[in-house]
Amino acid sequence: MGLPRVIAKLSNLKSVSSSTFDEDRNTNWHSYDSWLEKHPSALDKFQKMMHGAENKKIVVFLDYDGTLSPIVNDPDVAFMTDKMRAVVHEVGCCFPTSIITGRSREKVYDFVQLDNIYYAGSHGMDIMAPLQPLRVRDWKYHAKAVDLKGNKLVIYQPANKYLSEINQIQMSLKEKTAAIDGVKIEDNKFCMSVHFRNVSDEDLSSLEEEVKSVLEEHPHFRLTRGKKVLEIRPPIDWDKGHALEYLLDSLGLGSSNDVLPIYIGDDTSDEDAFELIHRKRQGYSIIVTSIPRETWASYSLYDTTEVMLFLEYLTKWKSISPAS
Ligand SMILES: O=P(O)(O)OC[C@H]1O[C@H](O[C@H]2O[C@H](CO)[C@@H](O)[C@H](O)[C@H]2O)[C@H](O)[C@@H](O)[C@@H]1O
Repeated sequence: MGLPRVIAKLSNLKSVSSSTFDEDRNTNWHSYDSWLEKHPSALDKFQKMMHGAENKKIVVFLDYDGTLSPIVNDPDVAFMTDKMRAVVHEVGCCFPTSIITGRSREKVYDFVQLDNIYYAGSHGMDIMAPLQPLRVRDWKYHAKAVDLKGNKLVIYQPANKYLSEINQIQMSLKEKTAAIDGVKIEDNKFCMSVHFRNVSDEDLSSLEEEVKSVLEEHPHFRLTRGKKVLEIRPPIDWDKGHALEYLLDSLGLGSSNDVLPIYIGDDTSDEDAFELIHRKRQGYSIIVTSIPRETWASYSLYDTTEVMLFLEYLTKWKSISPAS
């Protein structure tokens, strides 16, 4: 058991939970222990996992909020530590690595500031990936790009045609929720977040009403939930699982049997990627959580500190593994 979990366990021994899936509730350790049997710690199982990774090509996928940076009240200051940045940089040197986030691609790049990894923003609806010259792509929604080092890249934005409607929805939401204290509407380019972490309980139902009334004008748009956030997404069949597949494909690893994706994430939108890994029976899915949760993920990590430790283990394993 990792140190953060031991410390938390000691200081929460008597806590009893009231609502099972509220991220802010105290931990019920009786159920966490039994939950861990189904979703064991990726730190505890590291040796076993790497045994299964021998002779395979590891590809790393990371969510941002709650995975690389701790959850904080103000989304604009959800910075990752320099230590975490250095570790992710090292991971990017060892394995093809991508960040797949609900944030806009530009915003997550501002937070992460690494040039040796790939980025998919807007829950995967805005991907910057390597250009595969040999592959004939459907060029719809694609644009070519070049990075600072002159590498040829491709940008894939499958929800492009909804951009103006997304902006309209955002404007209406801002107008309609302006009177509610603590609401924050975040522009994630191809989707948007309505944050209610700082909204008082009494105002939650009126916020919900306002959001619903805006969406009545755009009934085809999707409403999903994350941690103290409502997410509004365009009506396309595309999520973090599709983004994972797209990135593997762009890396030339889409149809390879010896590829082993490792996906680490903490929120409901990461379940699409976990579910894909589960369905394909290929790769490791790791949920970051300090509370028991329904999940498709096979393994777990307690918090961002354990994520950093796991990533460090991975890079150390790479440096001593015979294949490298
Ligand atoms: O896919 P992710 O990278 O996990 O993005 C999901 C949402 O993350 C952010 O919100 C969450 O983190 C904030 C900062 O810690 C926190 O204040 C908020 O309550 C959380 O829901 C981001 O701001 C959202 O736009 C993303 O949809």
